[in-house]
Amino acid sequence: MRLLLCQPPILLKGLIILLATVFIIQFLGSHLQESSPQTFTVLHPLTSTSTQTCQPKSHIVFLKTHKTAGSSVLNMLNRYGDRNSLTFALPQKYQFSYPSLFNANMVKGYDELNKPTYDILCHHMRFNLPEIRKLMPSDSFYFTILRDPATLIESSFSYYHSVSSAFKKAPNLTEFIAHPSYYYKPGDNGNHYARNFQWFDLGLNSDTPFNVSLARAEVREIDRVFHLVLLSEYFDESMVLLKEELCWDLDDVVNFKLNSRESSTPLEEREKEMLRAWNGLDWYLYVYFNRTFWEKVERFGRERMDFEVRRLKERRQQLAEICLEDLDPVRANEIKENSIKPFQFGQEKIMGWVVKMDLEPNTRAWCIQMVTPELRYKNILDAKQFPVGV
Ligand SMILES: Nc1ncnc2c1ncn2[C@@H]1O[C@H](COP(=O)(O)OS(=O)(=O)O)[C@@H](OP(=O)(O)O)[C@H]1O
Repeated sequence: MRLLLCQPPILLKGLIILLATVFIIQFLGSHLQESSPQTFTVLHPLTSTSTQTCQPKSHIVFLKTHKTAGSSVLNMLNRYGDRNSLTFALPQKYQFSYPSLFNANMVKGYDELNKPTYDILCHHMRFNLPEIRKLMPSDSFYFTILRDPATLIESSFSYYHSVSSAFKKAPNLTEFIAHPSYYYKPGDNGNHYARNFQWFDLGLNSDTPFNVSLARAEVREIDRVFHLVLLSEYFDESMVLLKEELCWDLDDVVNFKLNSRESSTPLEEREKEMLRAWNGLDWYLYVYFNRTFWEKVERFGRERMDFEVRRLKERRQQLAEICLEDLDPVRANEIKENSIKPFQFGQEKIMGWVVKMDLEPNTRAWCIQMVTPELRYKNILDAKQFPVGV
């Protein structure tokens, strides 16, 4: 009886202790989750490959044209190749002896006799198909990116001012636009930066006088070689098309804008028209591939494209909130970590990103990869492919 009388308080105490323990565990758990470094689903990409019927492509040639958002595309290729242990055809230094035409011997470790095989070729070069074919697999996917030559030349004027004789001679951009042929002499130092820059990067003669039948023939040949030509003005639509063609996941093509200037000179419509006329070959090229781009979008489906672009933007926003201190790019001097400071060149400030410090290590590594500038990433890949002392 005594025992029975004693039991309720003991049971009650036990129940109270149990409830308290559960509460403390839950409280500590949620509290620890809140204060522990942030993490996100790096290991489970948003689009599961298991439902895909296509085979992800890993033999890639990207012609990194200049001032066309190529660094943002390159970062994505670097990340993909790095994570999947693909082999890059790397330059000895940072570019393939640009502005010379590409040659297979410019690739670090390339040897005509033993012919090593590569997965990705993507650093700055002047395109030269026969030499590329010597080292890249025959099933490689070729793609490049173009930009309206008017805004491209505005960017180029600011960035390459000190290395192009035409730009150096012009007192300012307005003067250059008004009288380009006064400042420009074909063949003078660095003048490929000042006229038909994309035509030049494609390995063609940028000083050829404009002629429709020649331009048409060259552009058709480019169309035959390149499986996809992206447009920097429609970067997100470009990434969706690329993701589809490569059969990659959404996270593989999400990126933050790299290599942007702090400010640019706004151009009047009349100035844009003048620059397009000055860059007649590039304008012809751009108009042609603008048309093929939107034909591809039509085939992909407009509504589907809108949906995919929304998904891409949402994921970028989500990653930016997880990874970055500021949602807008910042000046290099605000970035304390040397490894992610953007390379500075030219008249304008090139912007970069500050990655949060209090992130879980895997998450932080992922975030750092997304903002690692081109030259630094090239060193990382180089060290991985050519370990010292091996
Ligand atoms: N995602 C995205 N969307 C649109 N535009 C973008 C993007 N990423 C980079 N950019 C712009 O591309 C310009 C830099 O191009 P590159 O990286 O090819 O330059 S470089 O040749 O490698 O120096 C540079 O243009 P300017 O700012 O006009 O110079 C960048 O702002």
